[in-house]
Amino acid sequence: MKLHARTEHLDHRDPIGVGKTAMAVTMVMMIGVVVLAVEFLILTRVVTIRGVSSSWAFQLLGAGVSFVAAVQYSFIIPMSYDLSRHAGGGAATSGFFIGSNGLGLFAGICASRLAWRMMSPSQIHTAIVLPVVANAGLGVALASLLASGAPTQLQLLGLRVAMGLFEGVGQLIHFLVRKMTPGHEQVRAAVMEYSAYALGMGIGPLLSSMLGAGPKAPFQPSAAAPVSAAVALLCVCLAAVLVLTVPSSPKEGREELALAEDAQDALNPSNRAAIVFLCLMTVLLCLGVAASVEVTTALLLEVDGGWQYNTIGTGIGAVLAATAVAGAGLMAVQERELVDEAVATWIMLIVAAVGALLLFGSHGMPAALAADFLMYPTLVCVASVGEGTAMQASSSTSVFSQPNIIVMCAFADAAARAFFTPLGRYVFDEGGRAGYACMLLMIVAVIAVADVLVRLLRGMASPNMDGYDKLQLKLGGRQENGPDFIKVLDVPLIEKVEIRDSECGRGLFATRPIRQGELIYRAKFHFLPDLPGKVLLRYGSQEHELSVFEHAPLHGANLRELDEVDSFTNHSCEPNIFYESTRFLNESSGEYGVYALKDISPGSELTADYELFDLETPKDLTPCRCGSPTCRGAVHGSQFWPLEVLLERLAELEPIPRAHLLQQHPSVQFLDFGRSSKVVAAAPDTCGWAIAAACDFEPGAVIFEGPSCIVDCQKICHVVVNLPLQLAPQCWLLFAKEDLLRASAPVSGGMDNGDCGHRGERRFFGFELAANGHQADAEIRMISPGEGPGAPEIFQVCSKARIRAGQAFTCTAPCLRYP
Ligand SMILES: C[S@@+](CC[C@H](N)C(=O)[O-])C[C@H]1O[C@@H](n2cnc3c(N)ncnc32)[C@H](O)[C@@H]1O
Repeated sequence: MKLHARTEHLDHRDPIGVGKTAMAVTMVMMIGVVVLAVEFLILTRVVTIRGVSSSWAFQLLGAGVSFVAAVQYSFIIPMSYDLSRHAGGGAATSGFFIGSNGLGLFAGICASRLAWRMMSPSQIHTAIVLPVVANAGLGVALASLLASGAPTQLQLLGLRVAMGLFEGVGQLIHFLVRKMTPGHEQVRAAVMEYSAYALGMGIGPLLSSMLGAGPKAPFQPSAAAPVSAAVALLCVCLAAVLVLTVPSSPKEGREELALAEDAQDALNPSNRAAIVFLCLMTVLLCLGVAASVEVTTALLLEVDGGWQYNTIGTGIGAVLAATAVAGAGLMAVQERELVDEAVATWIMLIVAAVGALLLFGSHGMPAALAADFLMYPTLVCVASVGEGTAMQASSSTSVFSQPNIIVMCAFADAAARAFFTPLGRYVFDEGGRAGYACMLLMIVAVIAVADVLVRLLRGMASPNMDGYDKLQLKLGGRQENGPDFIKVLDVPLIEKVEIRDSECGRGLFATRPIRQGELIYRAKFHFLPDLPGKVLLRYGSQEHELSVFEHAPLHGANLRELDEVDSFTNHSCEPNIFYESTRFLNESSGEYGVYALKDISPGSELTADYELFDLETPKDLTPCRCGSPTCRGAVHGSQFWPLEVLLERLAELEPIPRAHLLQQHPSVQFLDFGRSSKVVAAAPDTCGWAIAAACDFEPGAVIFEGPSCIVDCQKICHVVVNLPLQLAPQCWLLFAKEDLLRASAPVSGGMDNGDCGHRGERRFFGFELAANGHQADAEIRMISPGEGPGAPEIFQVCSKARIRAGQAFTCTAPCLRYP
């Protein structure tokens, strides 16, 4: 190893072959442009792909980013081998150069994880373009390195570390993608990402294999192995520090988190121990899989293919393309629920072990290729199922949160790259194929043990028992004769309803006729953290066990709402009740009214639309069994609505999930006008404007009094105004960008003619403002600055002329200062 000679030029000029450098530079530039274009398209279209749910769109984003990163990463691998070979160090040196990218990966992951903690959701949304730009920069750096024809070791090392760094920074995108993916789709999302990554890893070497060939270099042990081991150890230690010290939530979820943490303190301490244990097992699983992936790659690189990177390219390309096909197959099997995930994992592990066994006593390329074809795709699939399973079990207020799982898996990957790449080469050279096969079998065994432990801990081995019940039993935190309840609710009897069996388990049924709009009952709710647990509900002589994940809807980050008898209300796509007049009693509880949306006869089941209060509905709700003619078939939760559905249903949503979704969509603003019998929403084609008079008004009459809001027209694209009627359904108005100027005035002055040239902050009223010089029928006056900080300002609309019922009218805003 000649690391001391870092500034010397490599002894072989133009290592990729005379005349090939120009081609390489062109290819790098082309890949850079394609990568940039694809990533840009994915990023800009992510939430607006029509007909695709936003969770699918985010999953495609994650897979797309993995794909393009892998193309670039793997395009450079064979070149790095070739360049490092010319540095004269042989196999271990090249192993070190390849592994050194683990160091950059580590630094990049740290940066992503800290950014996730420090930045607000909107900043995170903006920041995910950085990896895209960084990827383009990487292409330019590689191109200039190749164009120079004589890269130094230092440059090569810098390039490898930079590649890892950019890959690590890209994890920010994966945090976001995983957060936007419902729990039951996490395994699918992971398989998709890993498969896309593998496909990218296949295409990169295939392209670079067109660039040249070189003679086989002998293996030389060197100082690289201890350095690599030290890097791997450092990665693992620092990963532990990062995961344990940085809290899980992004900046703006902190108040909710504080609430959730209070409640979490009340939980059984064994739950925490179990979570930490589960966490360690997942890391072991990831480390084992990453190690085997690195080691099997070494097989292809070493066996008979030698150092010729056109052979490396085609070999890796074919194996990784097979990996992508295996991933797609696994996804199809999952979507159809043909085989249980645990069974699928075991089948894949057995196939991988058979691949390793093929190497005993075999010689030549065919056996090596067959072994790699059996091992590599299956192990990558096992890794994706493992990561997805861990994601499903994640708990946002513990160290076992989604971002931490991604960090842990990425660190395991970084450590495996730095350590197992050179080690695999060393074992192969010293122990031959038999030694190498033993090493692979040992790794497969470690993965199998870790997988079993993870599944046992999650309780997935037994479908009859909730995962955490079993977990707590195993760890001695719970008695065999019943679960530890995190809460016991004593609920007063409600005359108008009863709990009994329904088509979907227990349900809530009317015991007497209920009229549309009638208040059926008032009930209490309780906030809980987003953690698993059981609740005991006592209702008259009945005792019911509730599960937090099944019965308490997810309202926001780390926030679930546990209701009392409403815990038994089933979902319908054509519901007959709705919830209103919510009041908070203290930080962790409140009460609300349950109202009839239509007439309900005795014996009918009371049903609500879960998507209006649940960000992520339970897994077993799809397919929906409500049986209504307009059944949507699948109910996933409002967090997965495409933007157009969100805009349409925003007004109907419960306040807490609505606030959460508005945070996720900073270009949408919501304004609640409160009840008014004097104005109506008019169809735009009937009267030209959205708000019209509900009755006749004489000059000087007050038509409307309500809140205004400040809209930053540069950031806001849609304002949704809620005009609730006395009885549901609610009525809402959507103001798109082009309407905003006509319904708002500059913050400091009076009218500005609705001039489209004026941008920035404006006071929004929702009523059409007359253009300068045009006669208006009404006038807007500011009444009060609103009660308390952050409260909306109140304005009045007074008629200046006679206005008839149904008429849309225009206003002036001569004085926007308070009297
Ligand atoms: C809040 S609980 C309702 C009470 C539940 N039926 C029980 O027996 O405890 C929600 C669960 O009820 C079931 N469920 C409710 N509505 C459903 C529907 N429309 N289709 C299928 N399952 C439904 C699902 O199992 C869901 O996870």
